[in-house]
Amino acid sequence: MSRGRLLVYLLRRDLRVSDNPVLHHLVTTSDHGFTHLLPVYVFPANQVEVSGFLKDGEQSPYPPARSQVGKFWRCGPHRAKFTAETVWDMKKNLEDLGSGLLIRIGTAKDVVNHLVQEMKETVTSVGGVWMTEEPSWEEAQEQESISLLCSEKEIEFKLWKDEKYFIDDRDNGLESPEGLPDVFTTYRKSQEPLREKPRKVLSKPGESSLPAMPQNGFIPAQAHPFVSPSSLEDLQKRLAKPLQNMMCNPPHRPENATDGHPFSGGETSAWERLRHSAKSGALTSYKETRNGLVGTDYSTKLSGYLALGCLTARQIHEELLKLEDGTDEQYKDAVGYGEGENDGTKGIRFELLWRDYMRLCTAKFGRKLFRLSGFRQQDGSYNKKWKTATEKIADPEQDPPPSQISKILERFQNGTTGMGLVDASQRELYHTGYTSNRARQNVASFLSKHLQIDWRYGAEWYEMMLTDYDVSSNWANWQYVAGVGNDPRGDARTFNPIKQAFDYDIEGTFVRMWMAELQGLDKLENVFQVCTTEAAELESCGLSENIMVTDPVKKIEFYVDRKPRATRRVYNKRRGHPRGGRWLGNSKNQYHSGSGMSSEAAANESTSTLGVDAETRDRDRKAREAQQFHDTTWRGNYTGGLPMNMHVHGGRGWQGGDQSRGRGNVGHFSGSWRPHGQRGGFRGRYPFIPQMPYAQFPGGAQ
Ligand SMILES: Cc1cc2nc3c(=O)[nH]c(=O)nc-3n(C[C@H](O)[C@H](O)[C@H](O)COP(=O)(O)OP(=O)(O)OC[C@H]3O[C@@H](n4cnc5c(N)ncnc54)[C@H](O)[C@@H]3O)c2cc1C
Repeated sequence: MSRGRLLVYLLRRDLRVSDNPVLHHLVTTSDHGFTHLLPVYVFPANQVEVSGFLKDGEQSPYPPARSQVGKFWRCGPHRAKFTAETVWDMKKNLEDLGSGLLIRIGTAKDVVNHLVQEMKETVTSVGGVWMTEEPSWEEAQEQESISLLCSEKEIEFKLWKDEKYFIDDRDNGLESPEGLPDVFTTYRKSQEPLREKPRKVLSKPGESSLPAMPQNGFIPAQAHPFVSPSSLEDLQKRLAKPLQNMMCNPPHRPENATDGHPFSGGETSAWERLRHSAKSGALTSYKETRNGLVGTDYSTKLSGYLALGCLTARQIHEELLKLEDGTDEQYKDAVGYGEGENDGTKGIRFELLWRDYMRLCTAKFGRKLFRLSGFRQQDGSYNKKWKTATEKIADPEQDPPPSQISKILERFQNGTTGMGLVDASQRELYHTGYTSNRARQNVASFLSKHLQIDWRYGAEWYEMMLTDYDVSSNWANWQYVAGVGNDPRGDARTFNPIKQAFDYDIEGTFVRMWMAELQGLDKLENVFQVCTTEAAELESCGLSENIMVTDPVKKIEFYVDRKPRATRRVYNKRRGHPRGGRWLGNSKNQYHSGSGMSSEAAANESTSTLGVDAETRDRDRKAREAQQFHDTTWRGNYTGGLPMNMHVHGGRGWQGGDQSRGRGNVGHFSGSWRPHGQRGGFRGRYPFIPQMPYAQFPGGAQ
């Protein structure tokens, strides 16, 4: 009997059968030289805790999969479940094509080594290993180790470009990652028009078109001391086992709290989600809704699928084209069908480019992605003192000391800091594995800028908790918000979480939904910062002894002003209101107004394109702020028709002066508040989130 030549395809973040360059190559090329194909997925022991797969009484040969700074589990329960679903869906999809998927536990290198050894004497020995490239440090190390192993064993190794990004590396004009501009806007402009750039997707392999799987009897069993999962339920149970009791005081889940990300993992669900978003009109209204906090449809919720490669950015682009060009009947009832590119679809392309950009940053900066000093200060002059919970690296003068920071971090995680928007987001994250982009920005800013705590605790916390964790998007966004990454304003941009709550949680629905204990509070300012509540109300709501009241982690003073209309108009301009102002009067820049971190950055950067120099901008800003601070201020209730203003003071002793004073955190909104005693009061036109259609969100704020 002639011997077969087996190709091992190691899957990592390319868990899809369509638009897959490796599978596509195998079915469209006849001279690849392999008689058999064995697709393999390895749950990597350094990133996912695998002790749940140990045989009874056995010890794991691998150290626990804990993070470096905070020692958290690297993959928490939500992503573990989502990944299990994704892998199982991939297995089924491959089986439907007449192939299959081998699921293994360990490291990719150990698994390949074991396969090569055990199959050496069989009729199908391993002749090659293929995998797709990832730019991040650990993944690149893994690639390197497999490549070396293959060369030792004298078998073929091939690293494929995974074509899952929006603009293919072959088309972005960069000769090497080093050529990537350090400002996103510069990169974006070099790639426009974005609609023209993505390549066509690759077709899905037909049934029985892939090289055959080796017969079952020839595939070696899972190596000792682990067992391989027998079903999806078994897989989920084993992944979840070590993650029990991961937090000492987990937040309680309120009965009425809805899940903004109730989706299962896998390519099949990814397509259901994408098609639903196109049919429901959510892609067309994306620009207006993307800063939402409650519901499933304010943003695409495709990030988890993109992170595991269940879907490619160019597949999303292709569905956008069908919607815009009116070429797919299934979308014929959707708003915007056949009407060309609109603000929503344009906005999605813009965000997909941000995702590409962060991946390119990873390729450019390598391990600096995980460094406290970030991408900045490459000359080694970085000397900012971050607060840490680790005694041996803390500055002897650190105030508060590491033991206190440890307690603050615990409260940051379980959502009891007393800062409503931040706490609600953390509780949502804990219970659902998702929180919106707007909330993420505030959480990251609060930890890194207001508390000045080592931002990597936050990035690692997100790595554990997020379903959609993606190494580049997570760490580069944390760097950006912490002021050590590619935000041109660096340390100068600080989010005021109370103003942000007033801006984006207009009726307090989000915070009240996740913070059950605050549901009885009348005024929004108290919901957003409970320690500001009057003693009698605290007493009646049973909150007098609550730690968020007795010992808030941070106190931000908050004022309400009477404002003349003129000031409000100036503020509209400052935020890039589409109708006006020289700051963003250019229609090309209108998408950027007030939407998300990435867009905010663009809004800032775009000012320079309109010829407003830094000095003029600074003078304008100071003038606006001076006027605002001279107006009558008072703290307390909103009593009808009041534009609002606020500023920030250094709170408790140790925080000292707050960086956010006068840094773009002042603002106004117009409208009328319901009389006292009626909750949730803002009604009326809101200047920079035009007609946010909460009512449209299924499961959204009522
Ligand atoms: C501190 C922080 C940590 C983050 N961590 C992650 C992470 O681990 N994984 C992740 O995918 N995103 C991360 N983001 C970016 C962003 O918050 C999420 O991509 C987005 O909230 C996912 O929801 P969505 O799919 O509905 O996004 P949509 O608003 O529908 O956007 C469409 C897609 O564009 C991409 N995108 C949108 N915003 C960004 C952005 N700011 N940066 C990069 N890509 C973006 C995502 O792939 C997203 O799926 C982080 C942002 C911050 C501020």
